Amino acid sequence: MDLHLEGVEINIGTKKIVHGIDLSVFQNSFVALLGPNGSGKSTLLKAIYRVLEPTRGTIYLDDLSIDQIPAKKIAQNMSVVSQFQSNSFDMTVEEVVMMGRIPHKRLLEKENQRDLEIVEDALRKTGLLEYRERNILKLSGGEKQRVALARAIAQCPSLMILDEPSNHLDIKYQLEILNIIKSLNINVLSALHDLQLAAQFCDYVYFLHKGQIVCHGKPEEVITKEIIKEIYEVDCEVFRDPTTNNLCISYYKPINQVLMEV
Ligand SMILES: Nc1ncnc2c1ncn2[C@@H]1O[C@H](COP(=O)(O)OP(=O)(O)OP(=O)(O)O)[C@@H](O)[C@H]1O
Repeated sequence: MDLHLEGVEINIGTKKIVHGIDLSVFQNSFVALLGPNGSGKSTLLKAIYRVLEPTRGTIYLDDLSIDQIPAKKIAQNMSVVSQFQSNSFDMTVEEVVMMGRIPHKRLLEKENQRDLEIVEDALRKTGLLEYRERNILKLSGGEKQRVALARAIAQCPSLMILDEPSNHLDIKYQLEILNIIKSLNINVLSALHDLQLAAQFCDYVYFLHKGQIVCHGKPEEVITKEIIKEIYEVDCEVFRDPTTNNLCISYYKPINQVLMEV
């Protein structure tokens, strides 16, 4: 399922949070939404997963405006990993991941062999097989994050929306999770903070600043020292690591910190 946003504006109260957003995710690409704290990333994602309603503009899933599509059909195609998962149920990991199958079931229909296999596969992909009987309430933040991703994978979506999927994870799991997301080979839109990881895993990136898209393109085209300086007000060098060939960012100390030390 492709995602297209045309002229999306979102006001909260009288405050304009995002405006004039045109954005597309198609051809099974992994697209990053980048930008500083408070730039509007979560707000925009919330409109896509229908927690907020845009004040203006249209969100299309394939060729249909999202408000013309039944909720169940959206849930069969789009899964969401939001920043603050409300995994506060007294359930096992496996039960939570099985919830990802609900959109594909009729009311009160029991899980079948295929559901069990899909859940097993999602648990395996996220390194959670050993956790399947564990109570969700007793997991660490990073483990809960992986459960949320496993549930989203079990939903078998063709479009995944993620808000900082790796923010609680150590570097090994950050790399693994981003690798898993990429290998799903579906359309993905993810808010990310780590520019280097975005460059490493994403096909395309959008930079959001003060509620507007200021530039977009392939990571190597737009993750530049000039753009980082303009958007984040931080000096850095951007270069290719000769061994890994990854785009790397080396940040200078903030100017005020240097002054404090003088
Ligand atoms: N319910 C709300 N009421 C008022 N202001 C809000 C509300 N939700 C978000 N905002 C404001 O909208 C702006 C964008 O917030 P948002 O959470 O979308 O940013 P973000 O880019 O996701 O930030 P972060 O990287 O810190 O998660 C912020 O200034 C925030 O304070």
